[in-house]
Formats: sequence, C-alpha cells, structure tokens
Amino acid sequence: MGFGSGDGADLMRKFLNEAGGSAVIDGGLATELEAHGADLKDQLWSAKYLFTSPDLIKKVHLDYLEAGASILITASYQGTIQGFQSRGFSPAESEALLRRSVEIACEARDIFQGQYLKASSGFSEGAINLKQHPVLVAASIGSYGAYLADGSEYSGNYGQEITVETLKDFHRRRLQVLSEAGADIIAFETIPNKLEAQAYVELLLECDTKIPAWFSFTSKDGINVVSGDSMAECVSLADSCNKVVAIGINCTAPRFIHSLILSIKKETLKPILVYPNSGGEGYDPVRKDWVLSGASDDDFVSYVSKWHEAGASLIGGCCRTTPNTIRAIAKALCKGFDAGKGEAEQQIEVEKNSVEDTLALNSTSFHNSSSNTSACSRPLLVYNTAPGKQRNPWPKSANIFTVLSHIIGKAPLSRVARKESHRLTPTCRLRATSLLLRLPKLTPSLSLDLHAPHGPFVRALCTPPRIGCGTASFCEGRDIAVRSHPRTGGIPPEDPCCRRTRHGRALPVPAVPGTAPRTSIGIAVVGAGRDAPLHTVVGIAGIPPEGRGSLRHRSHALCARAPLGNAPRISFGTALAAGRRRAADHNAARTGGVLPRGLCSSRRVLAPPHTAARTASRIAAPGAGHAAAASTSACIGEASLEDLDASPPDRLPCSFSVRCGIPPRTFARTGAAELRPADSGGTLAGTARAGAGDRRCCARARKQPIGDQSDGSDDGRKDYDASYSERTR
Ligand SMILES: C[S+](C)CC[C@H](N)C(=O)O
Ligand SMILES: N[C@@H](CCS)C(=O)O
Ligand SMILES: [Zn+2]
Repeated sequence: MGFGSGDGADLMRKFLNEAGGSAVIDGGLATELEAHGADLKDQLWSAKYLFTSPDLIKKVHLDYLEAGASILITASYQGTIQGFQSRGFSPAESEALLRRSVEIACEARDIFQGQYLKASSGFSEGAINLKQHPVLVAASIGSYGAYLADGSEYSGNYGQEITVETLKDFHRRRLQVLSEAGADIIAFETIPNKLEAQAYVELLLECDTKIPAWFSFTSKDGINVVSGDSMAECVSLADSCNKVVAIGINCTAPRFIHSLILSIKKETLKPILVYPNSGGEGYDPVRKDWVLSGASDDDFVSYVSKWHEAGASLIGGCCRTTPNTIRAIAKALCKGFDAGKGEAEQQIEVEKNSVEDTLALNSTSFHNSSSNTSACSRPLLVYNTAPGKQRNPWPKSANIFTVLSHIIGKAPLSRVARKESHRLTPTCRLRATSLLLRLPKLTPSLSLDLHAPHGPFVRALCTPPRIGCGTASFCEGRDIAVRSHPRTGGIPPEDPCCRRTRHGRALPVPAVPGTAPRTSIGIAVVGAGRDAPLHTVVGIAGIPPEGRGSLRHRSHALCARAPLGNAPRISFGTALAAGRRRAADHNAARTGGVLPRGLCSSRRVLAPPHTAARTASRIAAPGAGHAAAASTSACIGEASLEDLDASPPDRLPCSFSVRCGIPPRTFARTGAAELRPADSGGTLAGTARAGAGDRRCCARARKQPIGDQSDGSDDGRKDYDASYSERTR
C-alpha cells in the first residue's frame, strides 16, 4: 500500500493540509436540485439539468459551499456521451455538456470565493481565511449502471457480456473530456463492482490523465461492495494506482460506514473519503424515486466525529442529504462558518454548552474519585464578569489569580507559580475536576503554572502583547476519564477534540475568529481519578491549533497543531498525553511555537508534515527532519507524558515533561523508563523532567540561542543525553 506519488498525491495532501487535515465534501446534488423543484424522473437523471437549467446546478453548488463544503462534485454523474447522444445531441455537443458541468462548478467556486474574500476583507488577513477554505472541483463519473438507469448501479450486476474492455470503451472518452475540463480531480463514484474499478484503473493509466482521481465504492452490507465483490480487493486495486489519491465509500447507509472505514484502512494509506446517503431510503429505479427502506439511520451527523476518528478525512453526503446535512458535518469537523460568529455569540454558545455539560456531569457520580481529586465533590463555581450577568460570585476586583487561588485553596494543588499578574476579566467555571477558563482579548502577559502531584493540573500561558483568547476544558468521570477538549488560540480552531463519553460531552469551545496577528493563550487541564487514573489531554497552541485526538481503550493521545501561515511570531503551547495499558500508544506529546506538528502515537504521526516556507520552526516528528528558519521566532513547547503501565494507580504516575526551545521536540517512550527524542533534529533548550513510578529523572538541557540550531540528529540527541541525569526519589 502506498500514499500515492506525483502531483496528484501532492494535490490531495496539500489540500488536506490547507484544510486542516480534513475536508467536507458536498451533499446530494440531485437531491438538492429536486428540493428546488427539479424533476429527475429521466434517463439522464440530474445530468438533464446541464442543458435545461445549468443555473440551478450552480445555485446548488453555491448552497453547498455556503454550508461549509470544500469539495464540489459536478453534475456529470449520469452525464455520458452515449446518454446525451440518445437525446439528440451530437458527439461534440455531448462533450461540451460534460465540460459545462465542470465550468458550472468552477463558476460557483469563483463566485463563492469572491464573496468570501469580500466578506473577510475587514480582517487584515482575509487572504489567509480564504486559504483556510480551499475548494476542489471533482468531476463526477458515475458507473455504467447509472447510465443504464436500471438499478444495476446498486447491484453491480452487469451480466456476463460486459467485460473490462466494454467498460473501458464506454468510459474512455468521457474520462478524457472531464479530465481536461478544468476540474481538480476525477470522482469515480458509486462504483458497484471490481470489474468497473479495474476498468477505471486501466483507463487512468492508458489515458495518462493529468489530474488525479478518487475511487468511491458502494456497499449494502458494510462488508463488501454491492456486487458482493470483496471490498478489500477493490480498495487494494485502487490503492495500487498512483493516480488514485483517495479511496472510500459513497451512497451507502451511514450505519455501514464505520466498519467500512476500518476495512479500507487496512488496505490503503491514502486519504479515506466517506459520503453516505441519508440511510433509511432505497432507490427504486422503476419509479425513479426514493422509498422508505425500513432501516433508518438516525442522526447521521452524530457519526461524523467517529468516522473522522476512525480515519476518514474527507466527509460529506450523497443522495438524500442536503445543505443542512453538510452544515452539520462541517460543524462537527469544525469547518465552515460557525467559526466566523462574533465573539459575543460564541461566548453564549460556550456558556450554553457549559451548562449542558454541567448537567451531564451532575447526573453522573464522582464519588469514586480519589482524594487526589477531591475537587470532584466541590460545587460548580462560576466566575463571570460579563456585563449583565447576575450570578457572578466574585468581587469586581477579582482577577484570574483570585479565581485560581480560590480553586487552589480547595484543591490539592501543590504549587503555584505566578510570574506576572494583571487584572483580567475571565469567565471561569470550575466543577468537579473540570475547569473552563475563558480569557478575554487583549490579555496581557500572563504565565501561570499550577501543579498537583496527580492533577488537577492547569497551565495557562499567554504571550504579550498580542490578542488572543483560548479555552480548554476537561472533565473527568468516574471510570473512563477522558473527556477532553483541546482548544485555544486567537483564531478559530479547526478541529477541536470533542467527543462523547458515557459521562457526557466534551465542550467544543470556539475561539474568536479573525484575531490575527495574533495569539495565543493556551490552557491545558488535566485531572485524575482513582479508578481512571488520570488522563487527559488538552492541547493547545498559541497560534490556532487544530486539536485532534484519538482514544484507544484507556489511552489517549492528542494531536495539536497549528495551521500554516502563522509565522513568524511568538507563541506558547502546551499539550499533554496520557494513557495506560500500552505505553507505546501514547508516546509523544507536543505543541507549541510555530507550526507544531502535533502529537504522535507510536503507530502513526497524526499530523501531516508542513512545508511552508513561512514556517518559523518545525516541530519534529519521527522522520520529519529538521526545522527551517527559526531566527525570527521564539517558541516554547511543552509536552507531558503519563504512563500508567509503569506505575500503579496509587503512586505517582510516571511522567515526562519537556520544555523545549526551538524547535520544540517530540519525545517518544521506548521502554519502562527510557525516553528518547523521537525526531531527528532540532535543539533542546530548557528543562526536562521525567519520573517513572519510584524514579524521577531530571534533565536540564543546554540552552541554545535562538537561531543557533543543530541541524543533525546526533547533536540533538547529544544535547539531550548529555544533560540527562537520573536520581532515585
Ligand atoms: C444514484 S441513483 C439514485 C441515480 C439514478 C439512477 N441511476 C437512475 O437513473 O435511475
Ligand atoms: N453525485 C451524485 C451522486 C449520486 S450517487 C449526486 O449527488 O447526485
Ligand atoms: Zn448517491
């Protein structure tokens, strides 16, 4: 299996990078045409509108873009040269209609981006906003069965007489025309069998198409493609073709998607796409209409984060999904324009979520929490100085330290380090082991460090003299503990880690949009409980991070990274990773400064590499090489690792934290107490500490001036090793 290579693979990687690691595909084009009154009971289905009402198609594309889609699929799904000719069009006219399908989508993209640019021109970095919403046009190629319009696209049964050659002859010219029409990618959709996948692969190679393709199969059992051919074989076939840059599933009931993602993941490392239909309805090719199938898929959108976590990076909807579906998907992936709400609106949203979450927490019991988390039994505290709020229990003179001191007074926090204090007007909520801090804009310099032997642990950092606000929250339940929400940053986060556990929901906390240039408050909260000894993670970074986490058993690793285009400035970041059972599952944490790369787990680096020239420093990830110019930037990165395998729950968990200079480093755990830098270069400056059960290791690394970086892995390692010392507690 491979990632694919060449320009096509680069296009998809770059696109996904720019989109923050995941992207939203549009929804049912035909469905939305029907919603606007289109009659699709026609042999050409939605392709009929290419010649009857192209403007309606454009409107639907625009609706999907406005809903948050960043990939448009053209109206050529059932548009074929053969089909158009049967309606009296000449071969040249038929080809022109195919080209028109791409032009319409491109025009919609241009209109949308023009509007977007205009709307964001109030911000100094409107262009960056646009970059954060790149749009791809995918030229749809529906199956031979779609052309037949006899239901065989959902059976994959073409009969004995249809061979690979027949299918290649059928699709050849259409593929050539569409691949030269200005689209970014070919979308082979609703592929029902291996035969057709084989034909597509051979055509892509023979025609030497200049744009890449995605392959999207259909399934009606969550195991195989609809024909009964092995999904694994179909995916593996697609994976073998370098022109194919993403593989997945469409027009399949949502309830089958998760298992399909897992089986696709076994066969390919290429990005996985899923855009299911709404479920609950089946298509009747005779009536040319949808009928209730009896098996419904409730709450399609609630699956989205699960699919994303399982490995799908391109998510959207197919038949019977609408712009509302896409809006909800975009929201679940933290894309789209909810991030563009005003601060006041966001604050309300945060508070509303907090209340919901509090209710969820109150309905669960914390009585099992151990003494080291006695904070769990404390009541909800609210600190809110927002105008008009009646329930602020704090005096007007209170600042964040007042609040935190109060917390400290009640919680077994052992250390408070206060470096600078300024009056702030935060909203602060504390309940159980959860703390939610909201720091306002124009936060002055602040560095705060609270520690407890086991947790809660709070770290808040803010750089002067910039603007920013960030929020992070962690709540711990009785058993499995991880409900984390990484978040932060002056700029809207792309991908906060938000998941349901049986104790409730982590809070998605948006940051203030458009607060560029920029900054940076990061907050991380970690708490511990006896039964679920610790864990959580909240990652943050100065510049807009995109959190991403994976939860495996009781392990939790988090990836936090900042997007491109934020150089060169100062920032801080914090991330923690914790886990149990398998030390290897949670071996790295990271964050920080400019362009952090994210945490990595032992199996996979979650964050893709960044290559931007603007990168002021590069966070090292295994094999990632060394940082670029860091001279204009300073950063502090911090990482912590908790390994409960190495220590029983009643003892101090093994932990390791690193404070890095430039570039921040990623460390990996390799053995019971051995820690090694996971990257191959960089300079460690600052301090490192590690403890493992009854041992604690302390290291003070040689400080190096900014810009004076090592460029070889050996030096980096030496810096670390030379300073590493170990003592018995
Ligand atoms: C994806 S199906 C609903 C498209 C319509 C079908 N090929 C037909 O024309 O009957
Ligand atoms: N792109 C097509 C898919 C049909 S399965 C549509 O959205 O109408
Ligand atoms: Zn569909």
